[in-house]
Amino acid sequence: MTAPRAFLGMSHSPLLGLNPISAEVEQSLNAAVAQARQQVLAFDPELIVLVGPDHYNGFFNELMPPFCIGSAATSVGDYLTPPGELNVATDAALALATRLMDDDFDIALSRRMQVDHGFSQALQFLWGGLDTPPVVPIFLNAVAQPGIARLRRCRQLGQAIGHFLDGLPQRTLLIGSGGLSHEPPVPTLAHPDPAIRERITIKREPTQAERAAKTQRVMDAGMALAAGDSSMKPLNPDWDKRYMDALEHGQLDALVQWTEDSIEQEAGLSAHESKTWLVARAALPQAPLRCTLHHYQAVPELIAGYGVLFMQTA
Ligand SMILES: O=C(O)CCc1cccc(O)c1O
Ligand SMILES: [Fe+2]
Repeated sequence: MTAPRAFLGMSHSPLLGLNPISAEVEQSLNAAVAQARQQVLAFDPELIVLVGPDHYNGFFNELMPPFCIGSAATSVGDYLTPPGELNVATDAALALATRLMDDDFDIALSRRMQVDHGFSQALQFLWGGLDTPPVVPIFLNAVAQPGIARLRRCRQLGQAIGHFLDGLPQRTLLIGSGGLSHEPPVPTLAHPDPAIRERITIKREPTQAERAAKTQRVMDAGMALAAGDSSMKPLNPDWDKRYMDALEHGQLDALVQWTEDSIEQEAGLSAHESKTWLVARAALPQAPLRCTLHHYQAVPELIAGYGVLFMQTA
């Protein structure tokens, strides 16, 4: 008899609280987050596996693993998120890394991982900050091709994590943070400006001024998207619906057949963040599961196809 297990998929947007949105949109979003919080607290996890992306705050092109487990982790505190140490379950993180290596799933390990809002916003929304139950943070590269893990591999990682968890007594919550469709202004190495290419290549802490300028640039992009600026990739609620439905109904065989190109073309470059949900979801059985929260709204001001999905073993 394995311990109960739960999955929470939740988009993030660091523009929440920065860019203005209508009262109705804000209420509906806050209500969904409040429901997620209530259901997570009721589940009362003894261990959290948090799969999140990074936006050139912790991982850079000089060394970009497809996945990385952190045995210790610090939040940089970008946008409105809290800085500081995550409550990392070091022993569980190392045991997971050991098991994955033993099972032929070679995985990177960071003894001092730096994370950004891709991890901290979920913890902040659910627990009010970084004072949380013990967490195993797993980074997923969602910005730097060709090193972004393919859908198939993300599912395999989730399954391998699931096998590891089968041997643990802890009630475990798996969180995927990010997605769904969206394309915020995250630079790539195709950028014409060598200074920008350098900034996303070499690991260096940004100055306050650089951080402020980036925040402003991303805020402006959100307002441009909301205004229908044709240089911005639109959100794709239909893609988001298909993605969420596939996870909810355990249709992972079909989901991993989607082409990598179609993710970027239909849902935007940062839609690869949605793979955090797939890793987390694949650590649960395909069925039977109870889904008690399925919320979606597209919020262009926040550059977010904003979804929340919560399920647990029956
Ligand atoms: O800081 C960045 O580079 C990107 C910020 C950002 C904006 C909207 C949605 C996101 O998921 C996101 O991460
Ligand atoms: Fe993101």
